[in-house]
Amino acid sequence: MSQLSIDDIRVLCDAHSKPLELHFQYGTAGFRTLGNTLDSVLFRVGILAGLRSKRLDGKTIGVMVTASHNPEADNGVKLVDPRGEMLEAAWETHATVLANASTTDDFLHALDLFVRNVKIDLSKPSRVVYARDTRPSGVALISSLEDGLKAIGAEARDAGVTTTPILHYLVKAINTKGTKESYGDDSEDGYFKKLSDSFKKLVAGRPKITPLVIDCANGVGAPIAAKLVEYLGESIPLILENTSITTLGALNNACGADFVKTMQKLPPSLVEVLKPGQRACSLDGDADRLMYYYLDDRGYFSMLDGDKIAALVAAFIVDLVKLAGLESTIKVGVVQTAYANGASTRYLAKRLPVKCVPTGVKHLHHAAEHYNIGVYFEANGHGTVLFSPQAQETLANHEPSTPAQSTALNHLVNLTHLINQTVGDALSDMLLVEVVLAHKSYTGVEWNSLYADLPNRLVKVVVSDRNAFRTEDAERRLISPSGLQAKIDELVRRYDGGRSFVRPSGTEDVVRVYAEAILKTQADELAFRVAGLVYDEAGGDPSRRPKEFL
Ligand SMILES: CC(=O)N[C@H]1[C@@H](OP(=O)(O)O)O[C@H](CO)[C@@H](O)[C@@H]1O
Ligand SMILES: [Mg+2]
Repeated sequence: MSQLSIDDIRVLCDAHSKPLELHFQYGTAGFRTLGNTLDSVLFRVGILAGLRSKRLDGKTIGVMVTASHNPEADNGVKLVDPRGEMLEAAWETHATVLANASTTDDFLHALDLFVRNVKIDLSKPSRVVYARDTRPSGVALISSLEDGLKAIGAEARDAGVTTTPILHYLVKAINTKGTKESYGDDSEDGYFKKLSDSFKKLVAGRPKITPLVIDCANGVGAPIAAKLVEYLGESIPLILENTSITTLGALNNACGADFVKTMQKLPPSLVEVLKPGQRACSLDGDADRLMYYYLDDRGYFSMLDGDKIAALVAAFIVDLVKLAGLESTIKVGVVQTAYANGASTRYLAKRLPVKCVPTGVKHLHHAAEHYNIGVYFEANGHGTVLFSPQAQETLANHEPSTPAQSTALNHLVNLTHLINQTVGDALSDMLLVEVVLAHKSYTGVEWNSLYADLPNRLVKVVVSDRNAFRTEDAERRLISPSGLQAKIDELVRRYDGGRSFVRPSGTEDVVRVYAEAILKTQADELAFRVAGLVYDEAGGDPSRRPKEFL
């Protein structure tokens, strides 16, 4: 650690001591817990981000401070790799080790070991760009992060209060600046221009788009969507709701994408706003998830989740590829998880290859990279579309032989600009959905009727040790506790169209049970029977057995 002043790090580290009783883990969503416990973690993440940049020859690394759809009191932090992607898996472990060193001495020792093991050349430059969502705890956490960046001597750029997908965009734009792969201007303005210009081109000549209501979850999506509105001008009328970012306790409270997906109902704040026949969508607290819905003519609520978005978008792209005459060179595929509704998988599998991977965006993202165009969405509304470098080159160089081919080709090129390919982006995905609806002249009703969702139920089971539950086949089957999968299979066989699987959550201390069946009552019954099995098998206390478990 010779090039750095250990004494400087020591002094700053002392000022950000770790609470002894707490254990931190860099999980699926980075570090995430109560915001007021994360001071030491943020300081150390600052150092880690600086080191990651040095390890990658001074490429810019991103740091996002957010707890997404979680309650307002939570906060979190995750790192973004140079191409705008999530942190390399091996470094998640390094992050966990460094975050848990008990004292300043332990931390400095762990740091020294780490630098030597990973072979980091400390003389290399180090660049980091960071941002936060609107959570009140974010202000102090950013200042802890800045101390970490200062301690490691990183060149730091503050991207302010912005969405997670914009931070990912910035990282990629900064690292590709001045190259032929330039992703766009490295500013919010560059992002808005890129999205709005391609959107306007894609909807040019289409009938006027009807107003869309956006539930901003009282989070960072609100100010960012307000800026986007300015750039979009008259191309699409947007009505922003739940924009109270300074009202304490309002964030994600009875609103937002997670509320809509879990409650399967309209946020109460929209009851007076949404009119029968009108479309609306909800963002989550950092605007990387999107849920659509509408009220039909009789005022009944219908939800269009990530699976419905995948179906809409994938079918549209497949058609464009055919129309452009590129069917044999560009292969489109879809990636889902076991939580995808069975009806969506059936719909998609008739049209294109579909792969199922374990839960968590990084698994979906990596699998989607194996297609020329890979569409991925989690049922909860997080997803995007990836165009491989080869596909982008084909689109750029292909000579269309008819005007129709030329139009389709142009649309595909514009989609590569409209879609934030670094990560799921609620606002970019929203514009993508609006493009497809405009091209197909679909209302929510027609979109919803692409296929009918199978009734389903998700249940949490609290067990003493969720690590006792291990899975295979993209989490669709249990390998331990031994014998349990056979019992689940036996139950599932008794239900028409039945499907159920059990897996430990990666973000909560619970085991999740998912079930679907032809009828809602049957899906519920199957889920509660499997939950009962899981509870008993895990040695749950009979006197505390939830009464709905069968
Ligand atoms: C059933 C479900 O919605 N699971 C979510 C949830 O993961 P769990 O591992 O199931 O806790 O949080 C993840 C991170 O946000 C998200 O990727 C995933 O889809
Ligand atoms: Mg989110």
